[in-house]
Amino acid sequence: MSAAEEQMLQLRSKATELLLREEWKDSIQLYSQLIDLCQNQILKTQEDFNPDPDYPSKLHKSLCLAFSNRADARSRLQDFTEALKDCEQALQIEATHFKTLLCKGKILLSLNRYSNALDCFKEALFDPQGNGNLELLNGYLEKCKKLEFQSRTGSFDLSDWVLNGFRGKPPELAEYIGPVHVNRSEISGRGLFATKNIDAGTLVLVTKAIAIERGILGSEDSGENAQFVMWKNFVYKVKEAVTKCQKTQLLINMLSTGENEEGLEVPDMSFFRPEVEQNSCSKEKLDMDKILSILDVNSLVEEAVSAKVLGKNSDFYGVGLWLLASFINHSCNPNARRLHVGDYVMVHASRDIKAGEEITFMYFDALSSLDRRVETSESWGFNCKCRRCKFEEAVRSKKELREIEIGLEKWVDVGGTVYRLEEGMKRWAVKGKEKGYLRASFWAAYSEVYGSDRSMKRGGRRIPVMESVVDSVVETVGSDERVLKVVVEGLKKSGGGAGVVDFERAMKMGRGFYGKVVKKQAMRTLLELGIHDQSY
Ligand SMILES: C[S@@+](CC[C@H](N)C(=O)[O-])C[C@H]1O[C@@H](n2cnc3c(N)ncnc32)[C@H](O)[C@@H]1O
Repeated sequence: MSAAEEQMLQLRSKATELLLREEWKDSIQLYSQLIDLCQNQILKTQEDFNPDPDYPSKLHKSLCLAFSNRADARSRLQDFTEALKDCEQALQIEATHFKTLLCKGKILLSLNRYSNALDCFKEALFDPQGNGNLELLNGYLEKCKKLEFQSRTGSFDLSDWVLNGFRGKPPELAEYIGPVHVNRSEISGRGLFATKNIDAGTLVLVTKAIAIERGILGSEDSGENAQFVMWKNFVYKVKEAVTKCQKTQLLINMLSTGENEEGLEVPDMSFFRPEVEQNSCSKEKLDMDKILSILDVNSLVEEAVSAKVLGKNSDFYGVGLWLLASFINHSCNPNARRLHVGDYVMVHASRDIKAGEEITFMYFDALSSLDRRVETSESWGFNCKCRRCKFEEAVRSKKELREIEIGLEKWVDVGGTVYRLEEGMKRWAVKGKEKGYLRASFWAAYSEVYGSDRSMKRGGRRIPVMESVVDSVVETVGSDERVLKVVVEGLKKSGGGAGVVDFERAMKMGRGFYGKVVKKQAMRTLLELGIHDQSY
């Protein structure tokens, strides 16, 4: 055996050992040395004589396996771009190399390129090793078909998971882009717009986080510290993602830093489609300062009900960056909601949306007073320019409204305050949608009144029926779990027999809240559980 052959043998066995021990970085280093050595030897065999006639083919086999194993190690470190390059090199040597096709298929699945992954797994069936791994391959083939269907049709079913109280592993999801595009927004900079009419409950998009960090915050001091550490980890993950993928870098660079939004480029929707490869680099430098500003403006906190259950703790905190969702502007009169499922965010229409209309959701709680919302939007670094805020800014000059606000701060005679607000709205000629804006701002008071038998007995006749207030509030903020709770409480008090209309109202709200991903029968069961369960 020549010295080179000996060296290759040693490198191969050491690299394999490191791979088995899951020491990815070190194994990549050794496989890189092995690849260089193999390639040199292949060149040499073309010039030098070797008594073994099979030597060149053995070298090619070794090279193929080294590329394949390095691809595996690189994919474990989420370095998908380089891992895919390794797969291509291995497949050039052996077009149906089972291990490589399996690795490539898994990478393409992680990149949400479902039909490409499907082709890989199908190809792997042709390798003799594929026959011995039929069960494994069929599992991947089924998964690819399901995800490919979801990403093409936007048809998802989370009924079982939601009915099960979000317990267990979140369902596997595909990325999906509905009838939407990014365009200039009247609110600020760019926004996401519907290209077709979208019914309430219909999914608008499903997208996977570029990076996400979760944890439990704990008590005040340690909570602040924990939040700082989580933020640091989150920033590190985003930086890693940017370093490893040119497309991610290009897209993150397009996000707003909160400044000069009007001058920002409107990205083409093809940028967000996983199956479209993007090889161009971004023109602008993405330094750490810019990454930090982008994260300040675009990262979202997982505040959805599923996130709370996932953390099983009220101190649960999750922060992430979702690219396409970052183009959605905030409104206190939104038409969409988001639901966090694993690393994915699912955005659905919470009301009917017309073609051409801007899609908006809440960055923060819109079921609160104007003062509170102004304070929160300022902490986000902007002054909310939505229609509801503009309207409320205009009516807040009314002295009487200020007095009502002050009365509520003291939280005395809440029923009387609600009555004064309703009477005031009549005098100020506040009608239709705008009534809903103010009722949503004072929802805490309405909720208190409808939830208290005493208040209802004392002033119930002077206050509009719960159903009409609920309808106008839902029209303002979309379905909300707190509003739904009041409706369910009402149904519970009547022993669930308040009538078909009330139950159907609750059904509609439930679907607006969860979207069509929870099927009708499951929603019915969920509500019935709520009506009969004392702890709801
Ligand atoms: C996640 S980005 C939304 C997309 C952004 N408009 C763009 O062009 O990239 C958040 C930023 O959009 C702007 N924005 C979002 N909602 C707004 C609103 N209701 N009023 C004013 N500015 C808003 C603020 O500058 C905010 O920092």
